[in-house]
Amino acid sequence: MSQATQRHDDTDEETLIEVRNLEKYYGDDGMFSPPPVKAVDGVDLDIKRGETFGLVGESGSGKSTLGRTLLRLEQATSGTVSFDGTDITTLEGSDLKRWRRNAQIVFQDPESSLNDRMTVGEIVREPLDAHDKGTERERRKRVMDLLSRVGLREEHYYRYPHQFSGGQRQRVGIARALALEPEFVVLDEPVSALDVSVQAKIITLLEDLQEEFDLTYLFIAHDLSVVRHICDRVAVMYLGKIMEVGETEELYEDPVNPYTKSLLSAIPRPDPTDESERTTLPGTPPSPRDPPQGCQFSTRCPAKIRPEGFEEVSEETWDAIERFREIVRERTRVELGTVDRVKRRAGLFSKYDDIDEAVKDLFDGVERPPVVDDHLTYAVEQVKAGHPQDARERLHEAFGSVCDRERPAHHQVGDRGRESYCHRHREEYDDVESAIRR
Ligand SMILES: Nc1ncnc2c1ncn2[C@@H]1O[C@H](COP(=O)(O)OP(=O)(O)OP(=O)(O)O)[C@@H](O)[C@H]1O
Repeated sequence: MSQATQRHDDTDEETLIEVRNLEKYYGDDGMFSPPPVKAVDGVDLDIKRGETFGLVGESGSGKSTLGRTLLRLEQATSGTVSFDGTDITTLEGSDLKRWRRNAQIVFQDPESSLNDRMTVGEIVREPLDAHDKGTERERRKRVMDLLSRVGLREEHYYRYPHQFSGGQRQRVGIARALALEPEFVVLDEPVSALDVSVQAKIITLLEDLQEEFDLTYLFIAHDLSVVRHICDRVAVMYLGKIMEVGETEELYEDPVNPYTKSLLSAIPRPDPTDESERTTLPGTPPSPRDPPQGCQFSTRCPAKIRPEGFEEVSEETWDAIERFREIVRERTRVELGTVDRVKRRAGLFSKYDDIDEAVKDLFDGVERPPVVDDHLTYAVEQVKAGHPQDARERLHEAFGSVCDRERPAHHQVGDRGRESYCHRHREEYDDVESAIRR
Protein backbone atom coordinates (compact mmCIF):
# COMPACT_ATOMS: atom_id res chain seq x y z
CA MET A 1 0.00 0.00 0.00
CA SER A 2 1.44 3.39 -0.96
CA GLN A 3 1.94 6.12 1.57
CA ALA A 4 -0.83 8.05 -0.10
CA THR A 5 -3.35 5.22 0.17
CA GLN A 6 -2.41 4.58 3.76
CA ARG A 7 -3.03 8.18 4.67
CA HIS A 8 -6.29 8.28 2.81
CA ASP A 9 -7.61 5.27 4.70
CA ASP A 10 -6.75 7.00 7.95
CA THR A 11 -8.62 10.21 7.23
CA ASP A 12 -12.29 10.64 7.85
CA GLU A 13 -14.41 11.33 4.80
CA GLU A 14 -15.56 14.80 5.79
CA THR A 15 -15.70 17.24 2.88
CA LEU A 16 -13.77 20.45 3.46
CA ILE A 17 -14.25 22.08 0.06
CA GLU A 18 -17.20 21.55 -2.21
CA VAL A 19 -16.97 23.06 -5.68
CA ARG A 20 -20.10 23.22 -7.83
CA ASN A 21 -20.36 24.28 -11.45
CA LEU A 22 -17.42 26.63 -11.10
CA GLU A 23 -16.58 28.81 -14.08
CA LYS A 24 -13.77 31.27 -14.55
CA TYR A 25 -13.77 33.11 -17.85
CA TYR A 26 -11.22 35.73 -18.83
CA GLY A 27 -12.04 38.64 -21.12
CA ASP A 28 -15.82 38.30 -21.01
CA ASP A 29 -16.18 41.99 -21.87
CA GLY A 30 -19.44 42.18 -23.71
CA MET A 31 -21.02 41.65 -27.09
CA PHE A 32 -18.34 43.14 -29.31
CA SER A 33 -15.28 41.61 -27.67
CA PRO A 34 -13.79 38.28 -28.80
CA PRO A 35 -15.16 35.20 -27.03
CA PRO A 36 -13.79 34.77 -23.49
CA VAL A 37 -11.09 32.29 -22.49
CA LYS A 38 -12.94 29.54 -20.67
CA ALA A 39 -10.12 28.66 -18.28
CA VAL A 40 -12.41 26.81 -15.84
CA ASP A 41 -15.55 25.62 -17.54
CA GLY A 42 -18.03 24.01 -15.14
CA VAL A 43 -16.03 22.15 -12.49
CA ASP A 44 -17.54 20.03 -9.70
CA LEU A 45 -15.31 18.48 -7.08
CA ASP A 46 -15.07 17.67 -3.38
CA ILE A 47 -11.85 17.90 -1.41
CA LYS A 48 -11.85 15.99 1.86
CA ARG A 49 -10.39 17.25 5.08
CA GLY A 50 -6.82 16.08 5.57
CA GLU A 51 -6.29 14.66 2.11
CA THR A 52 -3.88 15.58 -0.66
CA PHE A 53 -5.94 16.10 -3.76
CA GLY A 54 -3.96 16.11 -7.00
CA LEU A 55 -4.78 18.12 -10.11
CA VAL A 56 -3.03 17.10 -13.33
CA GLY A 57 -3.37 17.98 -16.99
CA GLU A 58 -1.49 19.54 -19.85
CA SER A 59 -0.30 23.12 -19.81
CA GLY A 60 -3.19 25.56 -20.21
CA SER A 61 -5.86 23.12 -19.01
CA GLY A 62 -6.87 25.51 -16.23
CA LYS A 63 -5.23 23.93 -13.17
CA SER A 64 -3.69 27.12 -11.77
CA THR A 65 -6.79 29.13 -12.51
CA LEU A 66 -8.90 26.59 -10.64
CA GLY A 67 -6.50 26.65 -7.67
CA ARG A 68 -6.44 30.44 -7.61
CA THR A 69 -10.21 30.69 -7.89
CA LEU A 70 -10.63 28.35 -4.90
CA LEU A 71 -8.51 30.81 -2.92
CA ARG A 72 -10.36 33.90 -4.17
CA LEU A 73 -7.17 35.14 -5.81
CA GLU A 74 -9.43 35.14 -8.85
CA GLN A 75 -13.11 36.02 -8.74
CA ALA A 76 -15.28 33.17 -10.06
CA THR A 77 -17.42 33.99 -13.08
CA SER A 78 -20.12 31.71 -11.68
CA GLY A 79 -20.63 28.69 -9.46
CA THR A 80 -19.92 28.11 -5.79
CA VAL A 81 -16.98 27.13 -3.62
CA SER A 82 -18.16 26.02 -0.19
CA PHE A 83 -15.41 25.95 2.36
CA ASP A 84 -16.54 24.17 5.50
CA GLY A 85 -20.12 25.07 4.53
CA THR A 86 -19.53 28.76 3.66
CA ASP A 87 -19.69 29.91 0.03
CA ILE A 88 -16.49 31.90 -0.23
CA THR A 89 -17.17 33.27 -3.73
CA THR A 90 -19.46 35.91 -2.23
CA LEU A 91 -17.49 36.86 0.90
CA GLU A 92 -16.51 40.49 1.22
CA GLY A 93 -14.65 42.90 3.52
CA SER A 94 -13.67 41.59 6.95
CA ASP A 95 -15.34 38.19 6.33
CA LEU A 96 -13.16 37.67 3.29
CA LYS A 97 -10.06 38.82 5.14
CA ARG A 98 -10.80 36.46 8.04
CA TRP A 99 -11.39 33.54 5.69
CA ARG A 100 -8.21 34.25 3.75
CA ARG A 101 -6.08 33.19 6.72
CA ASN A 102 -7.50 29.75 6.24
CA ALA A 103 -6.32 29.16 2.72
CA GLN A 104 -2.85 29.80 1.33
CA ILE A 105 -0.75 29.07 -1.74
CA VAL A 106 2.81 27.92 -2.49
CA PHE A 107 3.92 28.92 -5.98
CA GLN A 108 5.96 27.01 -8.51
CA ASP A 109 8.80 29.39 -8.99
CA PRO A 110 10.55 30.33 -5.76
CA GLU A 111 12.80 32.52 -7.94
CA SER A 112 10.11 35.05 -8.75
CA SER A 113 7.50 34.52 -6.05
CA LEU A 114 9.62 35.96 -3.21
CA ASN A 115 10.29 39.69 -2.97
CA ASP A 116 14.06 40.06 -3.31
CA ARG A 117 14.09 43.39 -1.47
CA MET A 118 12.77 41.89 1.74
CA THR A 119 14.68 39.69 4.16
CA VAL A 120 13.50 36.13 4.62
CA GLY A 121 12.20 37.07 8.08
CA GLU A 122 10.15 39.95 6.66
CA ILE A 123 8.75 37.74 3.90
CA VAL A 124 7.51 35.09 6.32
CA ARG A 125 6.28 37.73 8.77
CA GLU A 126 4.36 39.79 6.22
CA PRO A 127 1.07 37.83 6.44
CA LEU A 128 1.22 38.09 10.25
CA ASP A 129 1.68 41.86 9.96
CA ALA A 130 -1.13 42.16 7.42
CA HIS A 131 -3.52 40.29 9.71
CA ASP A 132 -2.28 41.95 12.90
CA LYS A 133 -1.47 38.63 14.51
CA GLY A 134 0.08 38.96 17.99
CA THR A 135 2.67 41.43 19.26
CA GLU A 136 5.85 42.19 17.37
CA ARG A 137 7.77 39.88 19.69
CA GLU A 138 5.29 37.05 19.18
CA ARG A 139 5.46 37.47 15.41
CA ARG A 140 9.25 37.27 15.49
CA LYS A 141 9.09 34.17 17.60
CA ARG A 142 6.53 32.61 15.27
CA VAL A 143 8.73 33.32 12.25
CA MET A 144 11.76 31.77 13.98
CA ASP A 145 9.70 28.66 14.79
CA LEU A 146 8.46 28.40 11.23
CA LEU A 147 11.95 28.77 9.78
CA SER A 148 13.22 25.93 11.91
CA ARG A 149 10.12 23.87 11.15
CA VAL A 150 10.79 24.05 7.40
CA GLY A 151 14.47 23.17 7.83
CA LEU A 152 16.03 26.65 7.85
CA ARG A 153 18.02 28.27 10.64
CA GLU A 154 17.36 31.34 12.81
CA GLU A 155 20.22 33.27 11.24
CA HIS A 156 18.48 32.97 7.88
CA TYR A 157 15.97 35.53 9.17
CA TYR A 158 18.23 38.38 8.05
CA ARG A 159 19.28 36.99 4.70
CA TYR A 160 17.78 37.81 1.32
CA PRO A 161 16.16 35.26 -1.04
CA HIS A 162 18.87 35.68 -3.69
CA GLN A 163 21.41 34.33 -1.21
CA PHE A 164 19.51 31.03 -1.11
CA SER A 165 19.29 27.97 -3.34
CA GLY A 166 16.03 27.07 -5.11
CA GLY A 167 15.16 24.47 -2.49
CA GLN A 168 15.78 26.88 0.38
CA ARG A 169 13.70 29.56 -1.29
CA GLN A 170 10.86 27.09 -1.63
CA ARG A 171 11.18 26.37 2.09
CA VAL A 172 10.75 30.10 2.70
CA GLY A 173 7.63 30.07 0.49
CA ILE A 174 6.24 27.18 2.50
CA ALA A 175 6.98 28.88 5.83
CA ARG A 176 5.20 32.00 4.62
CA ALA A 177 2.17 30.00 3.49
CA LEU A 178 1.94 28.39 6.93
CA ALA A 179 2.38 31.60 8.94
CA LEU A 180 -1.35 32.13 9.51
CA GLU A 181 -2.03 28.48 10.38
CA PRO A 182 -4.20 27.74 7.35
CA GLU A 183 -6.30 24.60 6.98
CA PHE A 184 -5.99 24.44 3.21
CA VAL A 185 -2.93 25.00 1.03
CA VAL A 186 -2.78 25.07 -2.76
CA LEU A 187 0.60 23.75 -3.87
CA ASP A 188 0.93 25.03 -7.42
CA GLU A 189 3.71 22.96 -9.03
CA PRO A 190 5.73 23.33 -5.80
CA VAL A 191 8.68 21.20 -6.93
CA SER A 192 8.66 21.54 -10.73
CA ALA A 193 11.40 24.15 -10.78
CA LEU A 194 13.73 22.18 -8.46
CA ASP A 195 16.42 19.54 -9.05
CA VAL A 196 15.17 15.99 -8.62
CA SER A 197 17.18 15.38 -5.44
CA VAL A 198 15.78 18.58 -3.90
CA GLN A 199 12.24 17.69 -5.04
CA ALA A 200 12.22 14.58 -2.86
CA LYS A 201 13.25 16.57 0.21
CA ILE A 202 10.57 19.19 -0.31
CA ILE A 203 7.92 16.52 -0.87
CA THR A 204 8.92 14.84 2.41
CA LEU A 205 8.78 18.19 4.16
CA LEU A 206 5.28 18.86 2.78
CA GLU A 207 4.12 15.43 3.96
CA ASP A 208 5.53 15.98 7.44
CA LEU A 209 3.96 19.43 7.72
CA GLN A 210 0.62 18.07 6.59
CA GLU A 211 0.65 15.54 9.36
CA GLU A 212 1.83 17.99 11.99
CA PHE A 213 -0.60 20.81 11.14
CA ASP A 214 -3.59 18.78 9.84
CA LEU A 215 -3.37 20.41 6.44
CA THR A 216 -5.49 19.71 3.39
CA TYR A 217 -3.59 20.10 0.12
CA LEU A 218 -4.54 20.75 -3.47
CA PHE A 219 -1.43 19.59 -5.31
CA ILE A 220 -1.16 20.91 -8.88
CA ALA A 221 1.42 19.23 -11.09
CA HIS A 222 2.55 18.27 -14.57
CA ASP A 223 4.66 15.46 -13.19
CA LEU A 224 2.37 12.46 -12.97
CA SER A 225 4.80 10.34 -10.97
CA VAL A 226 5.09 12.94 -8.19
CA VAL A 227 1.30 13.07 -8.00
CA ARG A 228 1.09 9.30 -7.76
CA HIS A 229 3.48 9.33 -4.85
CA ILE A 230 1.90 12.08 -2.79
CA CYS A 231 -1.81 12.30 -3.61
CA ASP A 232 -4.74 10.38 -2.11
CA ARG A 233 -7.09 11.27 -4.93
CA VAL A 234 -6.50 12.90 -8.25
CA ALA A 235 -8.50 14.84 -10.82
CA VAL A 236 -7.45 15.03 -14.46
CA MET A 237 -8.23 18.33 -16.15
CA TYR A 238 -8.56 19.20 -19.82
CA LEU A 239 -9.70 22.51 -21.36
CA GLY A 240 -11.26 23.71 -18.13
CA LYS A 241 -13.10 20.48 -17.37
CA ILE A 242 -12.46 17.56 -14.98
CA MET A 243 -12.26 14.48 -17.20
CA GLU A 244 -11.75 11.87 -14.50
CA VAL A 245 -11.48 11.84 -10.74
CA GLY A 246 -10.76 9.00 -8.36
CA GLU A 247 -8.44 7.43 -5.83
CA THR A 248 -4.90 7.78 -7.07
CA GLU A 249 -3.78 4.15 -7.24
CA GLU A 250 -7.02 3.00 -8.83
CA LEU A 251 -6.96 5.74 -11.42
CA TYR A 252 -3.30 5.15 -12.33
CA GLU A 253 -3.71 1.38 -12.46
CA ASP A 254 -6.88 1.39 -14.49
CA PRO A 255 -7.76 4.73 -16.10
CA VAL A 256 -11.23 4.66 -17.65
CA ASN A 257 -11.37 8.00 -19.45
CA PRO A 258 -9.75 8.29 -22.91
CA TYR A 259 -7.92 11.44 -21.89
CA THR A 260 -6.49 9.90 -18.71
CA LYS A 261 -5.43 6.85 -20.68
CA SER A 262 -3.68 9.03 -23.24
CA LEU A 263 -2.01 11.18 -20.63
CA LEU A 264 -0.76 8.24 -18.58
CA SER A 265 0.48 6.32 -21.57
CA ALA A 266 2.47 9.38 -22.60
CA ILE A 267 4.66 9.00 -19.46
CA PRO A 268 8.12 7.99 -20.64
CA ARG A 269 8.69 4.28 -19.98
CA PRO A 270 11.95 2.67 -18.94
CA ASP A 271 11.85 0.45 -22.04
CA PRO A 272 11.27 2.65 -25.09
CA THR A 273 10.75 -0.39 -27.34
CA ASP A 274 7.71 -1.38 -25.30
CA GLU A 275 4.83 -0.11 -27.43
CA SER A 276 2.17 -2.25 -25.78
CA GLU A 277 -1.21 -0.57 -25.47
CA ARG A 278 0.36 2.81 -26.01
CA THR A 279 -2.16 5.53 -26.74
CA THR A 280 -0.64 8.61 -28.29
CA LEU A 281 -1.99 12.10 -27.89
CA PRO A 282 -2.12 13.64 -31.36
CA GLY A 283 -2.22 17.39 -31.91
CA THR A 284 -2.57 20.16 -29.40
CA PRO A 285 -5.59 21.22 -27.35
CA PRO A 286 -7.99 23.62 -29.10
CA SER A 287 -8.10 27.23 -27.96
CA PRO A 288 -10.02 27.73 -24.70
CA ARG A 289 -11.65 30.71 -26.47
CA ASP A 290 -13.27 28.29 -28.89
CA PRO A 291 -13.62 24.91 -27.18
CA PRO A 292 -15.48 22.12 -28.98
CA GLN A 293 -19.23 22.28 -28.65
CA GLY A 294 -19.45 18.65 -27.47
CA CYS A 295 -16.86 16.87 -25.36
CA GLN A 296 -13.83 19.11 -24.80
CA PHE A 297 -11.53 16.21 -25.74
CA SER A 298 -13.43 15.25 -28.91
CA THR A 299 -10.90 16.70 -31.35
CA ARG A 300 -8.10 14.45 -30.07
CA CYS A 301 -9.91 11.48 -28.61
CA PRO A 302 -8.68 8.00 -29.56
CA ALA A 303 -12.07 6.52 -28.60
CA LYS A 304 -14.29 9.06 -30.35
CA ILE A 305 -17.68 7.69 -31.37
CA ARG A 306 -18.45 7.76 -35.09
CA PRO A 307 -21.78 8.95 -36.43
CA GLU A 308 -24.15 6.41 -37.92
CA GLY A 309 -23.44 5.44 -41.51
CA PHE A 310 -19.67 5.76 -41.24
CA GLU A 311 -18.90 2.63 -39.23
CA GLU A 312 -17.42 0.90 -42.27
CA VAL A 313 -15.05 3.70 -43.28
CA SER A 314 -11.45 2.58 -42.67
CA GLU A 315 -9.50 3.87 -39.63
CA GLU A 316 -7.03 5.51 -41.97
CA THR A 317 -9.71 7.49 -43.81
CA TRP A 318 -11.47 8.43 -40.60
CA ASP A 319 -8.26 9.63 -39.05
CA ALA A 320 -7.56 11.80 -42.11
CA ILE A 321 -11.09 13.26 -41.90
CA GLU A 322 -10.66 14.16 -38.24
CA ARG A 323 -7.32 15.82 -38.94
CA PHE A 324 -8.77 17.70 -41.87
CA ARG A 325 -11.56 18.95 -39.64
CA GLU A 326 -8.93 20.22 -37.20
CA ILE A 327 -7.17 22.13 -39.97
CA VAL A 328 -10.41 23.73 -41.12
CA ARG A 329 -11.26 24.57 -37.54
CA GLU A 330 -7.94 26.38 -37.21
CA ARG A 331 -8.65 28.28 -40.45
CA THR A 332 -11.80 29.70 -38.94
CA ARG A 333 -9.59 31.40 -36.38
CA VAL A 334 -7.34 33.07 -38.94
CA GLU A 335 -8.10 36.77 -38.94
CA LEU A 336 -7.95 38.26 -42.43
CA GLY A 337 -5.80 41.39 -42.71
CA THR A 338 -6.69 44.31 -44.99
CA VAL A 339 -4.59 43.02 -47.89
CA ASP A 340 -6.23 39.62 -47.69
CA ARG A 341 -9.66 41.17 -47.66
CA VAL A 342 -8.83 43.13 -50.81
CA LYS A 343 -7.43 39.99 -52.44
CA ARG A 344 -10.57 38.16 -51.46
CA ARG A 345 -12.72 40.73 -53.21
CA ALA A 346 -10.49 40.40 -56.26
CA GLY A 347 -10.81 36.64 -56.22
CA LEU A 348 -7.26 36.00 -54.94
CA PHE A 349 -7.31 34.11 -51.67
CA SER A 350 -3.65 33.50 -50.95
CA LYS A 351 -4.24 32.82 -47.26
CA TYR A 352 -6.17 29.67 -48.03
CA ASP A 353 -4.28 28.36 -51.05
CA ASP A 354 -2.39 25.73 -49.16
CA ILE A 355 -5.57 23.83 -48.28
CA ASP A 356 -4.94 21.68 -51.37
CA GLU A 357 -1.60 20.76 -49.95
CA ALA A 358 -3.14 19.80 -46.62
CA VAL A 359 -5.66 17.56 -48.39
CA LYS A 360 -2.88 15.97 -50.40
CA ASP A 361 -0.80 15.32 -47.30
CA LEU A 362 -3.70 13.79 -45.43
CA PHE A 363 -5.44 11.80 -48.16
CA ASP A 364 -2.65 10.77 -50.51
CA GLY A 365 -3.01 7.00 -50.88
CA VAL A 366 -5.99 6.98 -48.52
CA GLU A 367 -9.31 5.68 -49.77
CA ARG A 368 -12.02 8.39 -50.18
CA PRO A 369 -15.42 6.74 -50.52
CA PRO A 370 -18.05 8.89 -52.37
CA VAL A 371 -19.98 9.49 -49.15
CA VAL A 372 -16.88 11.18 -47.77
CA ASP A 373 -15.61 12.77 -50.95
CA ASP A 374 -18.60 15.04 -51.62
CA HIS A 375 -18.30 16.69 -48.24
CA LEU A 376 -14.55 17.09 -48.52
CA THR A 377 -14.80 18.66 -51.96
CA TYR A 378 -17.41 21.12 -50.75
CA ALA A 379 -15.36 22.01 -47.68
CA VAL A 380 -12.21 22.61 -49.73
CA GLU A 381 -14.12 24.90 -52.09
CA GLN A 382 -15.52 26.88 -49.19
CA VAL A 383 -12.13 27.31 -47.58
CA LYS A 384 -10.65 28.51 -50.87
CA ALA A 385 -13.53 30.91 -51.32
CA GLY A 386 -12.65 32.45 -47.97
CA HIS A 387 -15.54 30.85 -46.07
CA PRO A 388 -13.85 28.43 -43.66
CA GLN A 389 -16.76 28.75 -41.22
CA ASP A 390 -19.12 27.28 -43.85
CA ALA A 391 -16.66 24.46 -44.44
CA ARG A 392 -16.40 23.83 -40.72
CA GLU A 393 -20.17 23.69 -40.35
CA ARG A 394 -20.57 21.31 -43.27
CA LEU A 395 -17.95 18.96 -41.88
CA HIS A 396 -19.58 19.14 -38.46
CA GLU A 397 -22.96 18.30 -40.00
CA ALA A 398 -21.58 15.48 -42.10
CA PHE A 399 -19.07 13.82 -39.78
CA GLY A 400 -20.06 15.04 -36.31
CA SER A 401 -21.15 12.50 -33.72
CA VAL A 402 -22.54 12.73 -30.22
CA CYS A 403 -18.97 13.55 -29.09
CA ASP A 404 -19.01 16.67 -31.29
CA ARG A 405 -22.51 17.77 -30.39
CA GLU A 406 -23.21 17.04 -26.74
CA ARG A 407 -21.37 17.62 -23.51
CA PRO A 408 -20.98 14.23 -21.78
CA ALA A 409 -22.23 13.60 -18.25
CA HIS A 410 -19.96 12.64 -15.37
CA HIS A 411 -20.55 8.90 -15.03
CA GLN A 412 -19.95 6.98 -11.81
CA VAL A 413 -17.53 4.16 -12.43
CA GLY A 414 -17.24 1.46 -9.76
CA ASP A 415 -18.21 2.11 -6.17
CA ARG A 416 -15.24 4.09 -4.86
CA GLY A 417 -16.24 7.54 -5.99
CA ARG A 418 -14.62 7.39 -9.41
CA GLU A 419 -16.20 9.59 -12.06
CA SER A 420 -15.42 9.88 -15.74
CA TYR A 421 -16.64 12.43 -18.27
CA CYS A 422 -17.20 10.47 -21.49
CA HIS A 423 -20.14 9.39 -23.68
CA ARG A 424 -18.62 5.92 -23.97
CA HIS A 425 -19.84 5.10 -20.47
CA ARG A 426 -23.41 5.17 -21.80
CA GLU A 427 -24.86 1.73 -22.31
CA GLU A 428 -25.48 2.06 -26.03
CA TYR A 429 -21.79 2.51 -26.87
CA ASP A 430 -18.80 0.17 -26.80
CA ASP A 431 -16.59 0.85 -23.81
CA VAL A 432 -13.45 2.97 -24.03
CA GLU A 433 -10.99 0.09 -23.89
CA SER A 434 -12.44 -1.86 -26.80
CA ALA A 435 -12.86 1.31 -28.87
CA ILE A 436 -9.20 2.21 -28.39
CA ARG A 437 -8.00 -1.32 -29.09
CA ARG A 438 -9.97 -1.35 -32.33
N1 LIG B 1 -5.15 36.42 -16.34
C1 LIG B 1 -5.47 35.76 -17.46
N2 LIG B 1 -6.03 36.40 -18.51
C2 LIG B 1 -6.38 35.75 -19.65
N3 LIG B 1 -6.21 34.42 -19.82
C3 LIG B 1 -5.66 33.73 -18.81
C4 LIG B 1 -5.26 34.35 -17.58
N4 LIG B 1 -4.75 33.39 -16.75
C5 LIG B 1 -4.82 32.23 -17.45
N5 LIG B 1 -5.36 32.43 -18.67
C6 LIG B 1 -5.63 31.41 -19.69
O1 LIG B 1 -6.44 30.43 -19.09
C7 LIG B 1 -6.08 29.13 -19.55
C8 LIG B 1 -5.73 28.25 -18.37
O2 LIG B 1 -4.52 28.71 -17.79
P1 LIG B 1 -3.88 28.08 -16.48
O3 LIG B 1 -2.61 28.83 -16.18
O4 LIG B 1 -4.91 28.04 -15.42
O5 LIG B 1 -3.54 26.60 -16.96
P2 LIG B 1 -2.59 25.53 -16.29
O6 LIG B 1 -3.21 24.22 -16.51
O7 LIG B 1 -2.29 25.93 -14.89
O8 LIG B 1 -1.28 25.65 -17.18
P3 LIG B 1 0.25 25.62 -16.72
O9 LIG B 1 0.47 24.22 -16.26
O10 LIG B 1 0.98 25.98 -17.98
O11 LIG B 1 0.39 26.65 -15.65
C9 LIG B 1 -4.92 29.33 -20.52
O12 LIG B 1 -5.44 29.37 -21.83
C10 LIG B 1 -4.37 30.68 -20.12
O13 LIG B 1 -3.77 31.32 -21.23
